[in-house]
Amino acid sequence: MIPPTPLGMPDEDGSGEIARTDLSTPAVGRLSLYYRELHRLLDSGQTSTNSRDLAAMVNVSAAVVRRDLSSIGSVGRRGVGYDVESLANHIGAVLGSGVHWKAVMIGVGYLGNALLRYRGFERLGFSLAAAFDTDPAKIHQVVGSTKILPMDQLETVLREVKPELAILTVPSEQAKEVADKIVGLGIQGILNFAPTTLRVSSAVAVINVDLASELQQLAFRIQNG
Ligand SMILES: NC(=O)c1ccc[n+]([C@@H]2O[C@H](COP(=O)([O-])OP(=O)(O)OC[C@H]3O[C@@H](n4cnc5c(N)ncnc54)[C@H](O)[C@@H]3O)[C@@H](O)[C@H]2O)c1
Repeated sequence: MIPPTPLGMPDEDGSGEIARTDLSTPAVGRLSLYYRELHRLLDSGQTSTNSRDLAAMVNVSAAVVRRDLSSIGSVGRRGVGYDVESLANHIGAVLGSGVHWKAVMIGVGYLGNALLRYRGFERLGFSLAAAFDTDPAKIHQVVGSTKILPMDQLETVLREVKPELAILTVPSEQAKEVADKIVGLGIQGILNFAPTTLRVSSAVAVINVDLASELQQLAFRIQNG
């Protein structure tokens, strides 16, 4: 893996500091949204933007955008705003995009299948090196551009490919055992879709994705709106 530029060190072109190891989780989430919107602007040929427009795109206030961006050392120029490309590159460097991350997927059922076909991960620097499943009928199939391998090849492949990340899309009853196994094989971060709380070493980052819980929060907001 190309190591990420260490936070707090000058960025690649020496034009500024990539600051902050202490960004809050919501701030990191917003930076990721700015990054997505900046790339959309780039695709449409727009070269500059400002905090007010960025704010409208991600539904926060312009003050929040300015605070988020200044916390990573990006200050817009009065009357000019931000250069879209350099801001996208700067946020990307802070978030670790531009770094090549290797991921594997464990469990290629309905959800795993849909995720493997999604092309949006590559753009952010994530490649799905391999996928694993226990179902013999799925072994050696290629979904998207990723081959499904049997679980008995997990150890060999992880030791060889050295992925940093794993996407866990197995049934919840299997999640703990699989998580322990992949952590033992050097996985540093797990994106867990199984509806269960994983208890793994604190050195391993775990992000839980739970759409049911998001729906519940949405319903709560409407009910209490
Ligand atoms: N987070 C969310 O929003 C969300 C949404 C839908 C589903 N889910 C969860 O995602 C998981 C997958 O859902 P699905 O609908 O794709 O289920 P699925 O049953 O279609 O797929 C599960 C796959 O995991 C494989 N598997 C089972 N045990 C395994 C093991 N020990 N090692 C490797 N592979 C194994 C199965 O062969 C199957 O292919 C479930 O835990 C489900 O509850 C989460």
